[in-house]
Amino acid sequence: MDDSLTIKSVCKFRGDTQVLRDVVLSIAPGERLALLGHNGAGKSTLIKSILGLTPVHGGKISICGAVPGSAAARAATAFLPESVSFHPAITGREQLTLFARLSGAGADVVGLLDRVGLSDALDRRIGTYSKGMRQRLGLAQVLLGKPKLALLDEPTSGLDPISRQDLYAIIDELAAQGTAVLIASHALTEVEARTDRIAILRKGVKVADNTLASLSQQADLPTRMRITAKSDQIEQLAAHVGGKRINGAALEITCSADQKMEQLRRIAALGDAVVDISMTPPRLEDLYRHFSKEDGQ
Ligand SMILES: Nc1ncnc2c1ncn2[C@@H]1O[C@H](COP(=O)(O)OP(=O)(O)OP(=O)(O)O)[C@@H](O)[C@H]1O
Repeated sequence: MDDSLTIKSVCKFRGDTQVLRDVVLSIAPGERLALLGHNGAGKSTLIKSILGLTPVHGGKISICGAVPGSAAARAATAFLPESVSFHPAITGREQLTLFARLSGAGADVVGLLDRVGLSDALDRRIGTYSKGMRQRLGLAQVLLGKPKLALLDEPTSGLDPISRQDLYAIIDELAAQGTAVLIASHALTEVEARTDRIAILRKGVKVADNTLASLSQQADLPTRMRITAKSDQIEQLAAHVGGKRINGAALEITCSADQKMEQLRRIAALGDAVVDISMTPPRLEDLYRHFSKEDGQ
């Protein structure tokens, strides 16, 4: 199946500064991509370029075959900005009904508001909504058009932990229905668990783009092992495996992916002297740091 979003060698300047440099990116139907990068890396600029809100100065963007900003691209795309704003004087139901009419979609407005947890507030003025409630209303608007591509800019900022989980459950549903989802985010722990692929921008350059497992392999960052010894056996353990003492009973070692099994065999050979082993593979935070640093490529 063709990708829902294809970005080829996109360049963009702001004055004399190049803010996007030969960016190549694609998202398949049903795929959830996390777009990461420091402040100013170019995430919002890329999203605005996809939406056709700002022109690019080189390369090509295609949304299901359509040019950004065209009627076909707009019909295929939904966007949830970081801070959604609606007219404060109208109710959630009125706002969503208006959007449904504008988009020509015969949507079940009440059902959608229920789906995003706003059924108790549908007839309240939006001016009385909390930030999280406005974000939920924005998400209902995203769901309304059954988009082929959903662009979500920091969708969970300002949301409480339960609302975040709800939001990701809805994103999962969208993806399961075939929507390609791009999530620009700084919330690494969240996107680590809830996306299929990670792309990292650094100063307008894409420096990573792959699944978490492949990025881990590519970066070859060490796995941390914490080994707990039987009482009085810590000295013997330390002499055998080395590493750093954590406390009177445990020590920590690091090893590369290809040394891991060999280390485990050596530790297992110590028999009863070892009472526990826990392993921490590199997390997205470690990978992000690795790929975002100047010499990360
Ligand atoms: N309207 C503008 N005029 C001039 N420069 C801009 C404009 N918008 C963004 N920039 C610049 O473009 C670069 C990329 O900014 P962008 O907002 O795309 O980054 P970002 O990755 O979304 O950052 P953040 O995580 O802070 O939202 C930055 O150097 C920024 O200063």
